[in-house]
Amino acid sequence: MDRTTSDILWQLEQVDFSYKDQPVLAEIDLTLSSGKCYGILGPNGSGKTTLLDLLCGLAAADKGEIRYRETLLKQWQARELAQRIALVPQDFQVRFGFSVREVVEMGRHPHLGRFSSLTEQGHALVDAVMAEMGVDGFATRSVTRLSGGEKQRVAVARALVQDPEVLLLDEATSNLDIYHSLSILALIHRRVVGQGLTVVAAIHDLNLAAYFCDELIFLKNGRIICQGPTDEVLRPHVIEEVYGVEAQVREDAFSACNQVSYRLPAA
Ligand SMILES: Nc1ncnc2c1ncn2[C@@H]1O[C@H](COP(=O)(O)OP(=O)(O)OP(=O)(O)O)[C@@H](O)[C@H]1O
Repeated sequence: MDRTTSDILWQLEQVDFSYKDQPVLAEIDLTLSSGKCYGILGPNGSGKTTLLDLLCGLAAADKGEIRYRETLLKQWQARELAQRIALVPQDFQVRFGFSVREVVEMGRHPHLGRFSSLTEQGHALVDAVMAEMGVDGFATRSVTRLSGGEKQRVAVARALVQDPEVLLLDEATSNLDIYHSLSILALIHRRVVGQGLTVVAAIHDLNLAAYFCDELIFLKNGRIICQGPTDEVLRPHVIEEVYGVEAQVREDAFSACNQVSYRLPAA
């Protein structure tokens, strides 16, 4: 189906990015549409986090253009972007001993005036999201005293409370047990289908990506190797090229999606 212009959120054209003199991303051409879940995959250091940083304006391209809703990203006000785009970072750190509830409430900041506090509606949203994420049971605990997985659930809750049109997830389920990974991804996916949320998720687990993502973008050494609908691009030869492992992809009736198995190539 042809996408209308209004469905398109990001357009990246020939984007390059370097840290000082170290090139990290090169010649990135990408169009991302609303109401879909995209997975960004690739080996360690291939540029996934950097690409997410570029999408939300935390980093600026050295070359090329990034447009969000047809306007150059650099022309957007930071606050306007924060009202639309929420990032769950790979390494969620809160320096001070804020309580879990206080941290989740921070997600409302982009929507509040300078000296205004949370409305009744805002409090209700915080309550609902904390219950959905299963973090309501430790609302008054300091975030510094949570396990890695509990902290990740708080980070996702804070992002959802932001009520964004886009959720950027940077390995946001890497510390979660299987039940919490699947249930949180399913909950997010319901928002993609039901409310038109757009998700861009850097993800290492190919099977979770197969389960969760409509489209995949494979990066290697800062370049896009392959992109397209998950069922079309999650193929053994792509996995072998990107990761250097041998792979098999098969339909799995039990999980109702494709599943990947892999092994090191014979020596
Ligand atoms: N702040 C920084 N300063 C300098 N180099 C950086 C910085 N952050 C990342 N890099 C380098 O940029 C490259 C891409 O890093 P990035 O974090 O985007 O990769 P990634 O694909 O997300 O990796 P991983 O799967 O390990 O999380 C790496 O070589 C990394 O060492």
